[in-house]
Amino acid sequence: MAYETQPTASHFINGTYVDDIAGTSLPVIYPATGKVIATLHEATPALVDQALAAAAAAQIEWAKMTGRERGRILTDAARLIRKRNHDLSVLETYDTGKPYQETSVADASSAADALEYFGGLAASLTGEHIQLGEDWVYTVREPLGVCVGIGAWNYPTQIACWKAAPALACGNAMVFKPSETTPLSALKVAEILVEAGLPAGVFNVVQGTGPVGAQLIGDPRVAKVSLTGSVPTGRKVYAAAASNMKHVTMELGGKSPLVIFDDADLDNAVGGAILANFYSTGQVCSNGTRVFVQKGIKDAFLARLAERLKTATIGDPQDPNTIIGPMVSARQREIVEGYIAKGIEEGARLVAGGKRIDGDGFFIEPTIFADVTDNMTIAKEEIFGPVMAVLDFEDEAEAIARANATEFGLSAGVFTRDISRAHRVIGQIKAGSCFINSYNDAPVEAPFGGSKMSGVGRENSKTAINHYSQLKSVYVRMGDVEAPF
Ligand SMILES: NC(=O)c1ccc[n+]([C@@H]2O[C@H](COP(=O)([O-])OP(=O)(O)OC[C@H]3O[C@@H](n4cnc5c(N)ncnc54)[C@H](O)[C@@H]3O)[C@@H](O)[C@H]2O)c1
Ligand SMILES: C[N+](C)(C)CCCC=O
Repeated sequence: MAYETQPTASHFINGTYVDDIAGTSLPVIYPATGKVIATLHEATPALVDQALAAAAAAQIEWAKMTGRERGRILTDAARLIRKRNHDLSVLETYDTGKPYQETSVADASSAADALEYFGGLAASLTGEHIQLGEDWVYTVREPLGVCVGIGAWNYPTQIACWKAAPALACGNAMVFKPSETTPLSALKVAEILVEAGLPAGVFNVVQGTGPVGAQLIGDPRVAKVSLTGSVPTGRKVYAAAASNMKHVTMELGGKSPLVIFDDADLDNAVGGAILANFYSTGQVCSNGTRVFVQKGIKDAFLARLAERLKTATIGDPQDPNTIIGPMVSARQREIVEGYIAKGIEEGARLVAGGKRIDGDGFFIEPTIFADVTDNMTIAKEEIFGPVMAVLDFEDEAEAIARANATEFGLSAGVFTRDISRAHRVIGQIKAGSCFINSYNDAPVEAPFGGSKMSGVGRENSKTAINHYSQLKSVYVRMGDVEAPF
């Protein structure tokens, strides 16, 4: 049975749904129709305090359980998520407007992957023994305590679980604040975790805008903050966390390069550029939106791209045949339209799209600009919409230098049949998540995250454990103490 879009209540605290209608109303709008599909309330300061108190109390007992016990609960939750993939995907599509064709394979399933992976790791999180003559040191991997997760609107279920799974596996508790634009799915994650046996208070969801996030970060009970969001928000969150020496993970924006050499398989390269620009209607942090195409294949690349673009069905995102859905909000579409106008004004050549699609939803045509130069606004700033900028280049050295000429460093891709060149180029590009003859693959087994302004720390893989735990080292002296007096 499909989930109702109106949840039982706005927040999930201490194992149960709670609400306080004194909180400002948060309407949830279905991006495909512009209609309100649920109304929630922003958490009041008292509710935020309640969530943090519940998390702080629950964390102590949660951390006392064995890793195997914690892991079993996470993997049971993963199983429930997979079983309910259809209903969760329909809800995710209502929340975000992303086509069901995507949500049914990339959102709840990625969340389940994370719970399964970190559930599997939980039992093997150990310290080490360091022998020093007859003395020795042992280390203990300890949880941090209460962690705060703050999410962006493009991958609500995935973001909640990419943060919760490693945090909980390590014995932490979490208070998660989803984006105010897409608040529905995280509540289902909380409900499912409790159904799988998670003790009340270990994972809590509070709704709200920036000030709710700010209250969470400023609270002394919080040991760590993991944000997925824009660079401007990242600066604020990082600064607030730093003033109290809290641990951080920052998953921020990007303007990633995708470099296509003239020896690349043309159809694979075009496919990579499509994935890197139009998946999730272009609302992906790691998108390769600066597509550098070597001059020799530029015309063939643009021609093949135009042909393939004609086959993309745009429309009702709940229809399993739809490939491109609406933007998440009217505001986001206006931002994208502003960038398209800027591209035209600054002299880029519009080769496809560029217009909004009439109707009640927030649809816009997938847009391609050619003859883009590095100094144009559309080549410098993150657009977060379906707008591809194609730039030409002559040789490898030029491509590398221009690819790196950005404040961001989230992702990069290269398409070539010359495997030595592929490794050489990727080796010189300053970015955290890179792809060779592919784009945007993000399996939970691999670290994900950015360098430069795109972020701090990594999500997923074994390395995430280091971001949700700390080592205590204990020196053990076997003989007498030799003090100076
Ligand atoms: N690197 C990644 O993994 C990744 C993934 C998805 C999205 N993103 C980035 O997210 C951005 C789009 O998402 P968005 O528009 O929701 O981002 P945003 O920065 O506007 O908001 C992100 C979250 O931060 C909260 N927030 C805002 N101000 C805050 C404050 N002062 N203190 C605490 N919390 C605050 C928001 O309520 C929201 O939940 C893009 O820049 C995109 O690249 C990055
Ligand atoms: C899994 N993807 C598609 C790489 C998205 C990661 C989160 C960024 O927006």
